[in-house]
Amino acid sequence: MIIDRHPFTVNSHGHLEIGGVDALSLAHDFGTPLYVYDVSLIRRNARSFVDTFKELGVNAKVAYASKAFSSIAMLQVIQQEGLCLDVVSEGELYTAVEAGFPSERIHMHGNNKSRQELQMAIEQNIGCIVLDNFYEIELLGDLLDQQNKEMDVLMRVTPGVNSKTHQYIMTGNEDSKFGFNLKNGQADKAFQLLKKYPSIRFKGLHCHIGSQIFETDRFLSATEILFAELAKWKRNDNYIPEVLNLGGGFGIRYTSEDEPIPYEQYVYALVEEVRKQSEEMDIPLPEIWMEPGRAIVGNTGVTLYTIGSMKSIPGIREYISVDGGMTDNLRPALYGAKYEAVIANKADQTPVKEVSVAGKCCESGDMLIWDLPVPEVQTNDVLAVFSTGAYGYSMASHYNRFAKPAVVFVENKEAKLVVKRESYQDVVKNDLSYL
Ligand SMILES: Cc1ncc(COP(=O)(O)O)c(C=O)c1O
Ligand SMILES: N[C@@H](CCCC[NH3+])C(=O)O
Repeated sequence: MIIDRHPFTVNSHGHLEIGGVDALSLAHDFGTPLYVYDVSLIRRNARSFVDTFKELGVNAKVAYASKAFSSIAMLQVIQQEGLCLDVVSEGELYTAVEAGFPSERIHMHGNNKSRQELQMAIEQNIGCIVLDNFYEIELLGDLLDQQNKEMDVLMRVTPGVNSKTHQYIMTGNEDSKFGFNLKNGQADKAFQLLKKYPSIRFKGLHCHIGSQIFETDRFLSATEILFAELAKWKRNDNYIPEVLNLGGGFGIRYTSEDEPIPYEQYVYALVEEVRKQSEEMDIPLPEIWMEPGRAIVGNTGVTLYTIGSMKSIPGIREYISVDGGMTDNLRPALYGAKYEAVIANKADQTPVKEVSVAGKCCESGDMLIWDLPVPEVQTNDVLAVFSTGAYGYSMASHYNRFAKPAVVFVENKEAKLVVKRESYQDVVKNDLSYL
């Protein structure tokens, strides 16, 4: 059964339960489409990283990559769990500030940080900026010098490692818009340039090889490549890194095709490799940082939709249409991403046929799921799509002037609205009359 592959249960009414709350009552009380998160699972995922580092006695920081899902409530949970936070824009930093997230635990990314973004990071006294390109080194150096301030930074590098994932979410390959290239000497040039800016405290290297990755081997190759560069800087300049940030990218299960490994295994493997490399280089073990996004929230979220029209093309396929689509989950249209779902009010019933789930946008490519096994299905049934917690709400759009759905957190059998459903007034609120 599909449900057995996802961390949710079925109650005595045959309804899907999320965190102990009936999905039908959630759909009824809050409307659909609706993003629902089981907060206990978010906490469990976060702890599996943090506790493993503790168990190994390693000095570490786990930063939640807030691009996966950022909202005030979400960041409050992350803060409660003691994680750090990765932001990539002024908007994500603003959300963190509004959530009261401790600024020293915030790290800023981005491949084109503006003067304004860097200035905001300085004003907020965030913990670290991850520099991505030469333009930023000069911009940050000048801003800090003007204000007589200092900042901890990491240098993001691309190690030239192709991760086994969709081309659009590979980031460690040589032909990448992110970071300083290691192979062609750019990273070394950046290292030399950083010496000119005493206000920039260069703490170490950062590398993120991509997203939705299931093996540890590419992470280990990337680590080895980073250490080769660090060994050169030690030999030539006696540079000793204090921090090594190995990014995020740990894969989750969307469908039966995905075989995720326990998050602990990434931590064990990477700590062992960093230990080995540090010993070979004869330096103290640097602090190890990680940045999981999807691994923290992906499998904790479910999207509930109401089924509307249905269309059968005999001998070809049966379509069911839902009240959302690519506006609340862009991933199928953008990456051909696959999902699994159940009919929430028939979650105990055996599938008898396959249907394809269409969104309601004016695009033939707005298909959420192809060939989903379902029991007999009717208009007004509620469809629950699993593993929509990461990059769903955060990539939602107003295409076709759809209002963004609400977000509900469920914990201890209680449901709480944490992001309001947008109204159509919200959709037009920045439009100005031309008359
Ligand atoms: C720099 C950086 N860190 C962390 C992440 C989080 O990735 P994921 O959600 O796959 O863990 C990303 C996104 O791929 C990223 O670009
Ligand atoms: N948005 C992507 C991941 C991007 C990761 C950030 N660099 C996804 O849904 O899989």
